[in-house]
Amino acid sequence: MRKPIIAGNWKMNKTIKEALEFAEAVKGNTCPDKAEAVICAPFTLLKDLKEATKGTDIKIGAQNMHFEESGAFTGEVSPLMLKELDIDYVVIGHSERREYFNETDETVNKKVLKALEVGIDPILCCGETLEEREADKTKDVVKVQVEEGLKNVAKEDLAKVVIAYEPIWAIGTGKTATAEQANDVIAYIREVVKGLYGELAEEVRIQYGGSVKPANVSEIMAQSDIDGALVGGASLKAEDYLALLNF
Ligand SMILES: O=C[C@H](O)COP(=O)(O)O
Repeated sequence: MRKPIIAGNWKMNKTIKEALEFAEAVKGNTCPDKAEAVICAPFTLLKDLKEATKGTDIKIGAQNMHFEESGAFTGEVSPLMLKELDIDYVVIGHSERREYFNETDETVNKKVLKALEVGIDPILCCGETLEEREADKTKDVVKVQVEEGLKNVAKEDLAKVVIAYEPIWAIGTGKTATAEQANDVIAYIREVVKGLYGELAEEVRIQYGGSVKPANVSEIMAQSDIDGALVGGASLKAEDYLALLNF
C-alpha cells in the first residue's frame, strides 16, 4: 500500500519569520494517518524549518541541489550540505528549473542518483508543455523524462523515488488537468516504470501537480493511480496546506 504524499513547493517565497509562523500553525494539525506531509522550501529556510518541525511528522525538502558533492560551482548547494541538515526530500527537474536554469534529462538523472547515494529521497518531476499536449505527445514526452531520470537507479532504491507528474500548462495557471487526464498519464507513467523494473513499480508513489488546491484535492486524490500532490501556490497558506493534507 503506497502512502499518499502531499508536498508543498514554496518555490521562491517566504522569509524565515514567515516560514516559522507557518510551521507553528501546522505543527500538530497534520493528518499523519492519511498522508505524508512535506514542505519543500528555499535553501535559506531549511535549517530553521527542520528545527521548528523536529519531533513532528512533517518532512522537509529542498527544491534543487547540485549533483557534485563540492567544488567550484558558485551559487550552488551540494547534496552533502543538504544531508548535513538532515533534509528528507529534494525536488529534482521541476519544469521551472528545466525552463529557466537549463536542467536536462542528463543533469536530472545525475541529481537523482546523487540524492539516492547521499540518502535524500528525490521527487523527480516530469510533464509536457501545452504545445506537446495539443500535438498528442504527452506520453512520449513523459516516457523519455521518466526513463532518462531513472537511468541506473538500483532496484533497491526505486521505492525511495517519488515521481511528480506536472503538466506545465497547469502550473500556476489555475487550469488543472482534469482528474481523469492526470490519472491517465500517471497510470501510463507506472507502466513505463514497470517496463524498467517490473512489479517493483507498484511501490513508487506518483504525484500530480498543477493548480491543486483545497477545492479540487479530494477529486484528484480519489483517482485510482494518483498517490499525492505537489502543490505550489496553495501550499503557501497554513490553512490551505492543512486542508490539502486532509483531502
Ligand atoms: O511544484 C508545484 C507545481 O509547480 C504546481 O504549482 P501550482 O500548484 O502553483 O500550480
